Amino acid sequence: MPPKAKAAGKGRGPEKRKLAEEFPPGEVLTDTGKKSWKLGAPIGQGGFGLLYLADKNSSKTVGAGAPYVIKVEPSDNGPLFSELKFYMRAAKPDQIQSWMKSHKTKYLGVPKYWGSGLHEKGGNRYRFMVMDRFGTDLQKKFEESGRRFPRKLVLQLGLRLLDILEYIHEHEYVHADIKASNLLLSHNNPNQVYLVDYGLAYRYSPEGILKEYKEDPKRCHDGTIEFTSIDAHKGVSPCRRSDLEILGYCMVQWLCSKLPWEDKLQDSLYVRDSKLRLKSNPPNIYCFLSFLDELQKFVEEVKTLSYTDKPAYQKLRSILEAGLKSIGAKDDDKLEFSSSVNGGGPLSSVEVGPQRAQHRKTCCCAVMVASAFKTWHAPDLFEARPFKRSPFQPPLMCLPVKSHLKCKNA
Ligand SMILES: Nc1ncnc2c1ncn2[C@@H]1O[C@H](COP(=O)(O)OP(=O)(O)OP(=O)(O)O)[C@@H](O)[C@H]1O
Repeated sequence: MPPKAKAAGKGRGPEKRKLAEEFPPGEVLTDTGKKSWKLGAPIGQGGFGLLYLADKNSSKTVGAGAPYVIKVEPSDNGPLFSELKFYMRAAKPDQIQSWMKSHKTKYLGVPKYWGSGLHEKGGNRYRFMVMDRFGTDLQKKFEESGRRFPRKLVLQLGLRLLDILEYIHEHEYVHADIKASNLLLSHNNPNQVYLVDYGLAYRYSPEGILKEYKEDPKRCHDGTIEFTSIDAHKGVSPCRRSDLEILGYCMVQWLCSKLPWEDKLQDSLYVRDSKLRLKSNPPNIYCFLSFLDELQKFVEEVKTLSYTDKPAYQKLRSILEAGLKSIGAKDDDKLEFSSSVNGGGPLSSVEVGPQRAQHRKTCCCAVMVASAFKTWHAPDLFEARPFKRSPFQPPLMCLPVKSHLKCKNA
């Protein structure tokens, strides 16, 4: 059973599991296909294992520019085993290559699987897996950017994730743990993002047979608590709609800085109920300023999906593309983290030129979430300003007034 809910960016390894010992640089591992790989320095530690830079075995030492990484865990640990299954079934380089060709995409953000095996050392057995090596993660970028991403970037990340999710869904899997810390930039290309960590990935459709909806109280809240899907909160195995729901929460957080339930993450039932209230309310529950229309449409479209439905990926892409168009941007394949680019954030469309910069410094831009919430919270796009409001008032709009945006009934 996968580990229970955890908060984003935090470690999650239950104490009972063993960590792999650290291997010295130069250790050679041979995979099941008889290919040998050489380890370099360790570059990361997960809850269950270590991650090393690596390259094909040769007389050279493995340097900082190594193109591969190897994940190593004690062989009796479960998470790498289930992650490995995903990679072996769905992430072989030729599978990814042929998908890209048939879908005419320039790249696909699914890491390639290069091999795996068992390695013995000091009387212990370790499982290892070789995959592409990536760079920094988007959680770090999010923190560096003051916990807010420009709107153009968010929409482009959404589009890249739709490509990734469509691919993994068509290969019988759902990811179930999409979040910024699981999104890594390419090591060489700052405009490419990859979804990693398939430790919670679930084969929702083995041999094309869809799993049935079944609640299991023992599995409630699996995933990362703030983003996890309502299905996961109820202990139901994740499905395609779960991934899209999680993506929706991620986009909201990236745009608005925080989710309305983020202050009470230790209370899983509160988080679940908050998400349920959002779901059951009529449109405009997400009262992100009216110009965040595309997110509202995205959320509404995902809400229509039943447990076994195949999402309309192209329709969801069109919604995000329309959002790009509305800010005069297009999907130019450039991931710009600076908010000085066009459509730099969820600012009102009435703001232009120097006004935009001024407001960015001083505005309190209220993002109103969920009519069901008694205390309206304004996630700090610029600075936080929680305030009370009746739960049944109409959607809100931001208008720039003097040095800050004031909220007015639309
Ligand atoms: N292919 C990769 N290239 C470069 N860094 C990576 C790669 N995959 C993971 N990392 C980084 O290595 C660290 C460990 O990742 P790993 O997936 O092993 O564990 P985790 O996701 O932090 O936790 P857990 O093992 O509990 O899932 C993380 O900081 C992650 O961003």
